Amino acid sequence: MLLRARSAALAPLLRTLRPVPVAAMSTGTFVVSQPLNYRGGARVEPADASGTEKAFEPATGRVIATFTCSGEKEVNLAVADAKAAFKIWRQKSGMERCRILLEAARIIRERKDEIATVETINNGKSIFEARWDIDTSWQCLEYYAGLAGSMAGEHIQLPGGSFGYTRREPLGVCVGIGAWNYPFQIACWKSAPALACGNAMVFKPSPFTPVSVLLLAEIYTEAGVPPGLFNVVQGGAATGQFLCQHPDVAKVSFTGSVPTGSKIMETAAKGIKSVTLELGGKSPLIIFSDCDMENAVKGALMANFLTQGEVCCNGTRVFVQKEILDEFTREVVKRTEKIKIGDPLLEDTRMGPLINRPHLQRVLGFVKLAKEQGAKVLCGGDVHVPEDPKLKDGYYMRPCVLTNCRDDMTCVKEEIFGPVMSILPFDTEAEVLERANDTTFGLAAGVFTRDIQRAHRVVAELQAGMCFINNYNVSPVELPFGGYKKSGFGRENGRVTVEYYSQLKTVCVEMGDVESAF
Ligand SMILES: NC(=O)C1=CN([C@@H]2O[C@H](COP(=O)(O)OP(=O)(O)OC[C@H]3O[C@@H](n4cnc5c(N)ncnc54)[C@H](O)[C@@H]3O)[C@@H](O)[C@H]2O)C=CC1
Repeated sequence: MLLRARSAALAPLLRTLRPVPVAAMSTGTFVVSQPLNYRGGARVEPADASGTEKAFEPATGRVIATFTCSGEKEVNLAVADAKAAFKIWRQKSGMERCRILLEAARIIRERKDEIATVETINNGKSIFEARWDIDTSWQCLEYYAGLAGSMAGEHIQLPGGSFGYTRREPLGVCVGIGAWNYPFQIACWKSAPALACGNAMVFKPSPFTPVSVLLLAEIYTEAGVPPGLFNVVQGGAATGQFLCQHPDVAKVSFTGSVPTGSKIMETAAKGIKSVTLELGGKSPLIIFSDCDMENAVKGALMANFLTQGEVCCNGTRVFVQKEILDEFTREVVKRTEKIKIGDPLLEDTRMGPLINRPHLQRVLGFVKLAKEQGAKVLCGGDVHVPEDPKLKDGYYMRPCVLTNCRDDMTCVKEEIFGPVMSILPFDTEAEVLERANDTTFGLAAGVFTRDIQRAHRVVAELQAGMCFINNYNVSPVELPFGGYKKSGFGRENGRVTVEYYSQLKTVCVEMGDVESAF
């Protein structure tokens, strides 16, 4: 109640001070009336269409926006604008880019509540969590602003006074394609390193969550980037394909599912474009009997139930050493049952609705199949109907803990992308490592133990790009994030990502005469 009152009070203020496309900022009232494409420093209606889409408010099932998907002509205009802005931006020094990115980070921080509210309305995650997402968003801009000024090449001495040097140069126009689970954060994690390195970006959000990235585009403009440096095109697969095959696009950074990632890689291969793929996962979380039980239980909930379980790096295969299986399971179930589900804009809600009805049905289908295959539902796994009548058409389910699971069950093998935890008992370290790695995915993994040698020995053997010891699903922007195996390649965040948004030019300088073979 508290936050709803606050949000409602905030809305008129926002309408007068900011160009925010909201009629109101509380559950059940928000509508988007302004265009959702952004080109040349302003919102625009697309020049052509490849169909229309509706965006929903998952909390109520209401349509909040009907928008046009961009056709090839609009994609061409967005890329052309980005190309023109790139010519200006690439000439700026690292420190000049740094100042603009810092200003954008400052504005995001200042508008955190408003952006988090929009994110919650369109995605369904709790406002409590959405604020964390916005924090890692501005932190990402700050981090790459800090690196922008120190990007440099090398000087290499050669015989006879000759020398060589390298220049770290931008790639050009980069495309960002996002998933629906972290709409604003994904846009920041892609655009901040891209812009810091001197590139331009055309971003396509998921058609399920088209709204919040417009706030980022407006913030970049307000902070001082050249018009066209960060453009937004809306649409689904067709629009994404137009972007990926565009000859003036140098790179595609994609977050989404494995099948789409594979298609994007194929298209990019035809144009010899570099790609970063942040794909799905089915990550293991290993709980040894010598763990700190309280932290392990908290870690398991963090690993499974953030954003209604719709998190790529979730540790959904929870391997628990047999000695503590009963105690751990009891505690996990007790706390899972206490998770407050409901209106995601309420301050004390910790689980909102899933993204849409087909996805809710899909997740419930996984639970049904798990039962048929012999798993036991210890709690949740069914539809939740909130008491508030305005939420009756929302996509809520109760978080689910499954036991009696085996490694060959569908719920243990496939990414569910919902609030469903599978508990799997194990005996020995060697056994659990074998089972943990027995997957085509390799995004993340976690281990809880008080034995420090074991912790490091185990993570050294885990086939995953992001490993956690005695915690799970924390995402400091200083640390590289990305997958092994079918979970993708390339990294986001951390210093290394500069390598994925820039290229090296080598310059060889002759100080003597040409020694010719002819
Ligand atoms: N590794 C990571 O960092 C993350 C991975 N994910 C993964 O994303 C998936 C869920 O997200 P979804 O949006 O359902 O994935 P999706 O693969 O269906 O769509 C992702 C994006 O790709 C676009 N797209 C679809 N077909 C395309 C094509 N042929 N060419 C170009 N673009 C195309 C979509 O419109 C959307 O913007 C899960 O598998 C999840 O694990 C989600 C978040 C983070």
